[in-house]
Amino acid sequence: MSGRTPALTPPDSALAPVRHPDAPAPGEPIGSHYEHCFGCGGEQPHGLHLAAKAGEGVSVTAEFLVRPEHQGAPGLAHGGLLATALDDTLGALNWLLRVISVTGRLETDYLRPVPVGSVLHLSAEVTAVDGRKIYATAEGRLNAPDGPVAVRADALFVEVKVEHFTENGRPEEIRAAMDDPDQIRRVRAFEVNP
Ligand SMILES: CCCCCCCCCC(=O)SCCNC(=O)CCNC(=O)[C@H](O)C(C)(C)COP(=O)(O)OP(=O)(O)OC[C@H]1O[C@@H](n2cnc3c(N)ncnc32)[C@H](O)[C@@H]1OP(=O)(O)O
Repeated sequence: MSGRTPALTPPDSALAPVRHPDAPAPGEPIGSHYEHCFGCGGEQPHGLHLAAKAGEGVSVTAEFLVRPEHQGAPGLAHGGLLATALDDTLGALNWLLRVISVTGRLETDYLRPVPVGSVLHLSAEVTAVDGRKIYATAEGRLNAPDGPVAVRADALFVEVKVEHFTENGRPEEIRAAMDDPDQIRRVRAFEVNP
């Protein structure tokens, strides 16, 4: 059901995505872009702590252990958090293309409830690129890479310049990230240039 709305359907002029020659190798961890990111940061105690790995082509995988703090209904994952898990996995595709892009549109399907204690096996891939527009899909399977699909998404990411973050973020966090003595962490907070 990919590309069901016009905005998520690549135009005929769209190109196949190209894996950047310096992209992480298949199986290599991508690592968090920012330690305070709710999706993948290690410094967010209630965050999702997603750990993405590069896949083949322009694809990634990630795992999300659903913990009690992620509940919506009793014993079940909150749908908004599941959208976050899909969104953050899709965001990791930036490292395969080596561009900076942000979510413009994210359309989710919830196919099965996701109980607390489940491990959601996420995967995402870029399907097409049209100028600054990056078309991608993602899915999350229950408890195994070939488990039943519980959630899926179609997305449009839009390439931006680093100023998107430096000019729009709250000054306290921008300053703290820029002053981080760890140079790799400092650069990854704003750019896909690890
Ligand atoms: C260092 C790496 C960090 C990685 C972080 C990953 C974290 C996970 C991903 C996220 O959650 S990012 C956070 C959530 N997203 C945002 O906060 C984005 C907020 N929105 C914006 O900043 C702007 O609306 C946006 C940059 C998306 C677009 O504004 P622009 O002024 O740069 O572009 P423009 O509006 O001209 O749109 C460019 C093209 O995209 C299309 N487009 C933009 N937004 C769209 C939309 N929502 N739906 C459909 N199409 C859209 C637009 O129609 C146009 O198509 P055409 O080129 O064909 O004319």
